[in-house]
Amino acid sequence: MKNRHMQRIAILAPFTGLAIWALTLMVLTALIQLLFPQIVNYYVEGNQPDTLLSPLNIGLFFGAITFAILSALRFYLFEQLGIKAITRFRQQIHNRILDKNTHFFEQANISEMSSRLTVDTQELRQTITISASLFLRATLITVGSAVMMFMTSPLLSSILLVLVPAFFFATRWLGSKLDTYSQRVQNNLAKTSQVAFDNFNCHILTKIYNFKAQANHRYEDAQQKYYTSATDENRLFAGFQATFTGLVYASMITMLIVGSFLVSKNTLTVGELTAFVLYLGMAYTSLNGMSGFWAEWMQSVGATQYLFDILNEDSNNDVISSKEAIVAGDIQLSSLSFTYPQQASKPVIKELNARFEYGKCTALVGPSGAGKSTLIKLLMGLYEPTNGHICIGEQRIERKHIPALRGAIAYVEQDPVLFNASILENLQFAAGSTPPPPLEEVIDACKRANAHDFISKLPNGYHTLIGDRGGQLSGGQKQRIAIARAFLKKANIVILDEFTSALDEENQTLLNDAIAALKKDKMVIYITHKPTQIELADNIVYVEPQPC
Ligand SMILES: Nc1ncnc2c1ncn2[C@@H]1O[C@H](COP(=O)(O)OP(=O)(O)OP(=O)(O)O)[C@@H](O)[C@H]1O
Repeated sequence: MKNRHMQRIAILAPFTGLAIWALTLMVLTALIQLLFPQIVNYYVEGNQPDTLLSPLNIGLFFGAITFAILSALRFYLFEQLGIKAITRFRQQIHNRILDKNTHFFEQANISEMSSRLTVDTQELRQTITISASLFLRATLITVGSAVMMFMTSPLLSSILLVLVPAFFFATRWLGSKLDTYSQRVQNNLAKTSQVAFDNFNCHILTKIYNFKAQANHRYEDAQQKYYTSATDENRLFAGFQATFTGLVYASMITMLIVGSFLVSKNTLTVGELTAFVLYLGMAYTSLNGMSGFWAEWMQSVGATQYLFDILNEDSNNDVISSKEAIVAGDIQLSSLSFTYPQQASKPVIKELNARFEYGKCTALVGPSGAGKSTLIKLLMGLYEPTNGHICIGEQRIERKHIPALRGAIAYVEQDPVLFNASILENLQFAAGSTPPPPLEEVIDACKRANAHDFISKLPNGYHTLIGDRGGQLSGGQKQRIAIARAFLKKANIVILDEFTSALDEENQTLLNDAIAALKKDKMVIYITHKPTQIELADNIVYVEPQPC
C-alpha cells in the first residue's frame, strides 16, 4: 500500500529542485500567514504609530504585496511541477506501450488506454501537486494556529470580513477568461489522446517501418501544445491568486489600521481577541481543506493504478532493440506451428514446412481462416512460433534478429491503417528515415502505386488531411497509399496481404504490373485468392486449414 503512494510521489523526483523551491515558498508563506494575527495584536494593543502614513503602516502594505507575490509564485511553481511531472510521466507510459508486443495490443482496449493515458494522468497532476500542497499548507497552518491561539488573545474578528464586492468582480473576471483558456487546454488534451490512439492503433506499421521515433515525435508535438496552453492557464490562475491574495491582505491591513485608530480613540478594545479570532478562522479554513484532500488522493491512486501497472509490468514486451544483422536469403519454415494464447487447444498453423525463394515471387494461398495472415505475422516477427522455426539463409531467426528482419520488410495490409495526418506525412513516416524523403520521391512512389492521379485531384493534394484511420479515403485509395508506402521503404522483402481486394479491375491490372516490376529486384510474398495474381507468382505456398 505504501509503495503505491510512494510510486506516485516518485514521479516528481526528476524535478526535485523545483519541488524544494515550491515547498520552501509554501513554508515561508504559511509562516508569514501565522505572523499576521500577531501584527494585528501589536496594533490593537495600542502600539500603533502616531500618523496613518507612518513607515510601519506603509511597510505593512509592502509586506502584503510581497506576501501576495510569494503566494502567487508558490502556486505557480506547484502547478509547473505538476505540468512537468505529468508531461514526462505520460510520455514514459506512451513509450512503454509502444514497446508492447502484438498480443498485448490485440487484447487491450486501445481507445480506453489512450483516454486513460490522458484523463487519469490529469487527475494525478491535480492531486500530486495542488491538492497535496494545499494539504501540507493547511496542516502547517492548523498546527501553527492552534499553538498561537494558546499564546494570544485576539480581537476584531470582523477584520476577516473583507471587501466582498472586490472578490465578486475578481472572480467574475477569472470566470470569463477561464472559460476560453480551459477549453483550449481540454482541446489540446483531447488531441494528445487522439495522437496516442493513432500511434497505438498503427503499432504494426510502427514496428515494421521502424518509425517509433516519428510516432513519439508526433505525440511530443501534441504534448507541447498542451504544455503551452496549460502554462497559459496556470499564469492566469497565478495572476488571479496575486489579485485575490492582495485584496485579502490589503483589506485586512486596512481594517487593522482603522481598528487600531479606533482603539486609540477608545472606541475599540481587546487586541488579543482579534488575533485569537484570526487564528481560529485560519485553523477552520485549513481544516476544511484538509478533509477533502484525502478522498481526492485516494481517488487518484485508484484511477491511475492501470497506468502504473503498464509502467511496472515487464511481460508482453516486444523484442528488445538489437543490432544483430541478418543476411538476405531464402526463407525456410521448418515444422512451424503457432497457437493463439486465447485458443490454446487449437493450433492455427501446424508443422508447416515451406520455402520462399530469395528474389522470387511467392503467392500464399489457402481457404479463408486457414492462417495465411497469421503466417505473415510470424514471418514479420510479430508473433513467436509455438514450435518449429524460421530460417533466413542459414540463419535461424531468434528474438535478437527481429529488428533486422523487420528492417528488411515492407508490408501492405488488407485493410490499411493510416494516421490521422496528411497524405504526405503518412508516406514520409513510412520511409523511416530522418530527414524524411523529399516530395519528389514520395510522388514517384505514388506514381508507381497508381495513387498520384487521385491524390493530385484532392483539394490540398499531398497535404490533404485524411481523417481518423484515413476515413476520408476509399478502401481502394487507402490500398494504393499503402502500396506507395511499401515502395518508399526500399525493403528487400515486400509482403502484401490481399493488396488489391478493394480495387477495380483496371487498378488491379495496373498494380499487378507494379508487382511484376517489383519482383525483379525484391522478394515478394503475397496472399491472394485471385487467379490472375496466382499466375504472376514464381512459386505457390498452400496453407492448409487445421481441423477444428
Ligand atoms: N488475434 C487473434 N487472436 C485469436 N485468434 C485469431 C487472431 N487472428 C486470427 N485468429 C484466428 O486464426 C485463424 C486464422 O486467421 P487468419 O486471419 O490468419 O486467416 P486467413 O487465412 O488470413 O483468412 P482470410 O483469407 O479470411 O483473411 C482464424 O480462425 C482466426 O479466427
